Amino acid sequence: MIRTVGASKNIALVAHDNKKDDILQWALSNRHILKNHTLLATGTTGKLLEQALELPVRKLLSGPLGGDQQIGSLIAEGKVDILIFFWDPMQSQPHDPDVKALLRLGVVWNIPMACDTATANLIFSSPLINEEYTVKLTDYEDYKNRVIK
Ligand SMILES: O=C(CO)COP(=O)(O)O
Repeated sequence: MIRTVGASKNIALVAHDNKKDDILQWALSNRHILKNHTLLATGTTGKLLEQALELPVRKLLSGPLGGDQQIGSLIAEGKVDILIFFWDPMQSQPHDPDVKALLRLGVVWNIPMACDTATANLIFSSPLINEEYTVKLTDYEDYKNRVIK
């Protein structure tokens, strides 16, 4: 299955508490790009980003209350084009299953996904960041034929 990703993209932003400063700093230095796109985020991350960037951010629930799951659901519906998820490798999270599920769905749906500033910078320096492109999604027809009877 091929999906066309528009020039203006839906970008999901998520950061654990110890990574919130990192995502704010990263977002501020990429504000000139972020302003061309539609932003969504888990609750607290979204509130902080909206204040710092002075750009509208669609705020979902806070991560531990289901925000990661909401973003995962939007990924499965084809409504997220890029995921910036600065998760914390040094602290366990009460909602770790949700964190894993979100990371898993990003891969299932072949979403460009950055878990650190280096990767986020590479994605944002792509010539495609403000261009339309197509992406091949997991071949669900094949999967359905093999697995779902
Ligand atoms: O916990 C999170 C991601 O797993 C982030 O949630 P908040 O943005 O609400 O802090």
